[in-house]
Amino acid sequence: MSGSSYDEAQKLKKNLKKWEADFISEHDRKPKKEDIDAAPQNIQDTYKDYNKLKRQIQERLDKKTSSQSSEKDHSEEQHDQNQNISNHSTPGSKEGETNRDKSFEEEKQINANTCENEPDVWSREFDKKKNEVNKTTGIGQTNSTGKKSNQYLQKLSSKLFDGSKKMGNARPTYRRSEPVVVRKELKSNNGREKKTDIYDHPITEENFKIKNELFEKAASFVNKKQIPTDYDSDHVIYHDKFKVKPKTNLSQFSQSFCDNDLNESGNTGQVEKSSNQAWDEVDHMTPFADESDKYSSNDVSEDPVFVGKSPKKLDSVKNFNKKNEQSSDSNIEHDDFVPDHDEPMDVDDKSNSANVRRVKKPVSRMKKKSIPENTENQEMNKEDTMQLSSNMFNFDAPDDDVPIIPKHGKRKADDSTDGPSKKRKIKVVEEENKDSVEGANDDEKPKAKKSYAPARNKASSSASSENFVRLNMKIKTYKRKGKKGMTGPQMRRFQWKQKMKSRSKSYGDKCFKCGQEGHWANKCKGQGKAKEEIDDKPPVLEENFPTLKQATMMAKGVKMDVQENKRKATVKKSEETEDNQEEKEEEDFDDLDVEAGVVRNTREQLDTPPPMEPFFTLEESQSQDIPESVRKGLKMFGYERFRHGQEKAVLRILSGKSTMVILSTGGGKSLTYQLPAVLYAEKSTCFTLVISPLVSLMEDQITGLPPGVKGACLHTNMTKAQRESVMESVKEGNVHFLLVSPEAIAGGTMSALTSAANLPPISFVCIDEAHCLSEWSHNFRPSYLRLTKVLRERFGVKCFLGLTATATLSTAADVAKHLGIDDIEEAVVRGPPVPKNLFLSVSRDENRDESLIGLLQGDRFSNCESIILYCTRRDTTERLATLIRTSLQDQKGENWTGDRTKRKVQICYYILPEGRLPFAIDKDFKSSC
Ligand SMILES: Nc1ncnc2c1ncn2[C@@H]1O[C@H](COP(=O)(O)OP(=O)(O)OP(=O)(O)O)[C@@H](O)[C@H]1O
Repeated sequence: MSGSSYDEAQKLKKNLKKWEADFISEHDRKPKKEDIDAAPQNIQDTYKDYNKLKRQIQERLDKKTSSQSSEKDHSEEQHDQNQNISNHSTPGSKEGETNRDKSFEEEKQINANTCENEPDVWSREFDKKKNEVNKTTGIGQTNSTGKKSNQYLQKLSSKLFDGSKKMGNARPTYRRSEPVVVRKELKSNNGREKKTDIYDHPITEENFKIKNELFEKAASFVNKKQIPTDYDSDHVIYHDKFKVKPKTNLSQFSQSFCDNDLNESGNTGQVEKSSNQAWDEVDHMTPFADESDKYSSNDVSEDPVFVGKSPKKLDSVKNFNKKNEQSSDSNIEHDDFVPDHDEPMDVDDKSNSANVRRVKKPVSRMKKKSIPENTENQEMNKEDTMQLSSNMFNFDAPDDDVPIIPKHGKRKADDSTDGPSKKRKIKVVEEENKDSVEGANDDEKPKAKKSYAPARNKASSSASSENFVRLNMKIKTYKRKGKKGMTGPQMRRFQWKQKMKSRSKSYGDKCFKCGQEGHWANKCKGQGKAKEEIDDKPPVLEENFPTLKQATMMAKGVKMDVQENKRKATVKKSEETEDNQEEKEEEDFDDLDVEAGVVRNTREQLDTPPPMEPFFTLEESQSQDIPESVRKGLKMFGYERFRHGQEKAVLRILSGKSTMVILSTGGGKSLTYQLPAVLYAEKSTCFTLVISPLVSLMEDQITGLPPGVKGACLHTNMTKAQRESVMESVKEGNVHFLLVSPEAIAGGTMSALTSAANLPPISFVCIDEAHCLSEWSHNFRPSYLRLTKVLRERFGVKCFLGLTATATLSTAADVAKHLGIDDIEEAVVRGPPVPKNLFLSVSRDENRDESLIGLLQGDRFSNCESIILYCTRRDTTERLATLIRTSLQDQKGENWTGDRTKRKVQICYYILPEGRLPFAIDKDFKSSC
């Protein structure tokens, strides 16, 4: 056929199909010819065009068929048949469909002849009902050999049809002559054993050949699950007509088409499918569509053989699915359901057929109920049947209550495996139905029983599913402990007595110290057996206590025999001399460290830099008056000569000797570290580290430095960038001395200078306010305790300079020990205790307040611009301030001491240690003096 005509026809068909679908969705029925006439003009034109194209295609096919026909006298009949077939075929029918068996055509025409005339959406050319099917010769004419079977089937069909007419639901009669023939031949072709001899009618060789080819082609379609281009729908139709069922899918398709065929006949009524479905099934040849239940339902509902089954066969309705499936497996369908027409048909075909057909679709879509076997009541009346059907397909009932009907020809395995369970479910349904039938007159009771009884049974069963959860609805009750009527305090007291009673049983009423009765341990006088035992114990000697080192090791988890160690220590003590004892203890301590796994940081392990070489030796400094370099340095600071103690201190530091300088405030202590720092830095790349306790003191040391002296400080008040800038300057050797706090050195991991790595060598370390090393630091600056140790071990410093203004001899000795000064007499530089510009006097006046006012108004202090009064107590300071403010007012009435701009008198208190002079005063006031 022409590809363009075919494509055009397909295109028009799609449009019409769409319109029909819309029509059905809108009117809930299939469009009729009147609807088409009332349709829009474009739809009518489309129908006309499509019919025209279809006619053209069919004419071409007919011509080709006529030319290929060998028998001339048979060509006319064949033409009519082909035309009839084309009316049933889809718009997509293809070439080659004319080569079909004559008997197939006859069978199709017979089926078509049974359909009532009904106006359809198609034209008369495509309406098979308008064809002259009566021209066909019938089954007996086409095949004389199958006459016997044809007669039987005709009789069967007429009988069934009559039964349907009695019910007012006449259906087309099916003929079953040719399927027998084909089935027989297929059996022979497959080499299977014949089961029945009833339909054993030979066919012609030509028919067999054609049919066999058709079957193989259809089977190949099933396997490929796709529609070949040369697929012949009519051939498949004939397969279905003859119940040649090559596996389920093909049968499924065939049955679907059969339904469509029936729809067009208009006799099926209740099971009419929409034309849209017909399009899908016919045009697209969808034998593989997922409508497995469709076939099964059709088998049950539409098969007139099933509907008109005899009671004998109805007894085996419960096995219908299984049998039907068996027939499917053997490629032969309905072997077991071919009725024995000799048996009486006692079952009310009308009711049975009507009910079964009515529920066809719901059964296929929902969980199906099995058909109850009511063998005892074979002659059930119509009402019972209706009641049975309503119970079977009561879709309002819970799903759990609905037994599942096995699918026909699809679930053989499931049926076989679930046979017992299905039987059980069927039995339940039978009971349900029985109840329903018995209580048919009761409208409410059967329904309630049917709806909830299975759920209750399931919930109460031990094998209930997870949908049923048993709730523990027991009511909790609380019972008070103790005796009845006992209150809470009484209960607690009772419990306490019980507890003490149990204790007394374990300890008894005896003193746990002496073991005697009559008293407790707190009143035990120690007289008794237990006391004697205690006294007999060896006293704890002091030697039994571990030493501090041993306690340290024991705290670290090192097991030690204290007695043994003590004995060894005693032996060593007696044997070794006093000079060697300290060295030995250190060795023992080292041994303990090794034993305890303590790794001490040694200088080598910390990569400590080597100590700085001295600027010159002490002998060289002492050989001459003042070294020229020192003299030049002094001049750089703007001084012509040293003050007292400055020279000695500077020369010792330049010689690498640790020194302690004790000079009064303003005595010139700063020069003693600044000058050596500059000289060291000029000689080699190094810097001097200055430890200062206060930030204000640091900044005071930095400000006012002479040109050429590079000093920097590093403290927490600086920003990170500033600190990094200072450290960078130190690393580059641009700083002669660096002032830091003691925490910056010995503050742990957070210290600014954790190591000397990447830093130039440290020439020496100056510790300002060095007395803090001895007495003050113990209270408020713990970092001073380990300052010199860290400097020695981490920075390799050997030369220290201690500066202080107040230090007694004992303090100086203690500080000198920290600094590693051995020769205190030489290393400690002392200046005059009182500066030359200070005058000390003592007043012994009884009225000290009056003497003070007189002294301030006297000639000695009248010329002083500023006066500082030191007091030892705060209340004394406040009292004196009030006294002076009221007593020393000027003539103008102004508060003499209240005017801070004049700063005549500043009263402050300073709590001094006993017998000591203050070493610091208010900086602001001092600067204003
Ligand atoms: N050799 C010197 N010749 C002249 N003046 C000096 C000399 N040494 C220091 N001075 C001056 O003495 C004053 C005090 O000096 P410096 O500040 O060093 O004393 P100080 O002992 O450090 O005081 P403080 O204990 O308050 O720190 C400074 O103004 C300084 O210029």
